[in-house]
Amino acid sequence: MLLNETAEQIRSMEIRGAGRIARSAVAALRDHAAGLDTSDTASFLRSMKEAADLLVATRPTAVSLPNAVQAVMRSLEGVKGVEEGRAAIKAASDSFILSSRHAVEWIGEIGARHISDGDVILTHCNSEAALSCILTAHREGKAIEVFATEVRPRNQGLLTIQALNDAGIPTNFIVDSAVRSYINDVDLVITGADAITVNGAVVNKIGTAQIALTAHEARTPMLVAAETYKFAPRTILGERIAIEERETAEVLDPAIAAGLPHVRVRNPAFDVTPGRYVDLIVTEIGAIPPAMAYMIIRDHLGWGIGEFHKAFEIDERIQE
Ligand SMILES: O=P(O)(O)OC[C@H]1O[C@H](OP(=O)(O)O)[C@H](O)[C@@H]1O
Repeated sequence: MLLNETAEQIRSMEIRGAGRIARSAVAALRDHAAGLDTSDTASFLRSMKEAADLLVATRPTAVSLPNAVQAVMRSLEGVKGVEEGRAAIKAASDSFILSSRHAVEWIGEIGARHISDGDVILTHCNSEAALSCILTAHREGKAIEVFATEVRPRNQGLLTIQALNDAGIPTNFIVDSAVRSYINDVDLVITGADAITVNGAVVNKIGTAQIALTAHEARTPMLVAAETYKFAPRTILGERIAIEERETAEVLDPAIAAGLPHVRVRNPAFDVTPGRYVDLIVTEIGAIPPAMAYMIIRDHLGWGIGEFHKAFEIDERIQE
């Protein structure tokens, strides 16, 4: 697919969900590299960098996007010609897409072990990783029931209930504000994540933090299903995850809003759940407590404090 088309589809949320966004972005980079009409290495590299920047700028919160784009762009380090560059990008993109799909399957396997026969599960938004846990438990023959929220304003809950219905899982569809009313009927909350910080805070669809607090108060365990590429290395340096504020027209009809000059409509797409309200983060390499987020960033993603010093040349500046 054309680069600009993919970028627009991510921006408009035609392509959405942190994992899908990451896979589509690297596929777009691969196709862009394949189609670039140049034999000049410098202009090839420049155009790839522009493409990477365009894709990363489409949505600010899901860290899977810059992590995936960086992983693929890193394959260009040291390439000596355009054909070598195209081949490197293709290999890195294909490998990312494959491992991303495997990760979702592994998360399903591991997450399903935390689901018991007879469990009632509550999920919020539409997460491939969270659904993988639920669908795997169902395939294993566990009799489960699900509460799925509506997810205003974009109603991603409709996608979730479609998938659950297709699988034949008994499902209750509720408005977002009904979570407190049903939490005592729920055994386990499972959501996805768009980003996870070094201190184990989970950035996910708006409403997740309220659900986590409600679950905590009711002593209902909360699981977050997330691939390791949703952990945000730069939060080690104190970089904050930007919370995307989307168009207010998603919340209130502009014609109505125009008649309410004293009303400011707000539309943050995500919120932050502190790690202390999360029991486990299920990744493809195992289920970890949120307090172990730094180990994923350091040992699995390879971003120790030292790497940042190298990457940002902090060492040099310190010596000056
Ligand atoms: O990667 P998977 O697990 O599919 O989704 C992770 C998260 O991405 C989605 O964001 P949006 O709907 O793109 O704003 C939701 O917040 C969901 O929980």
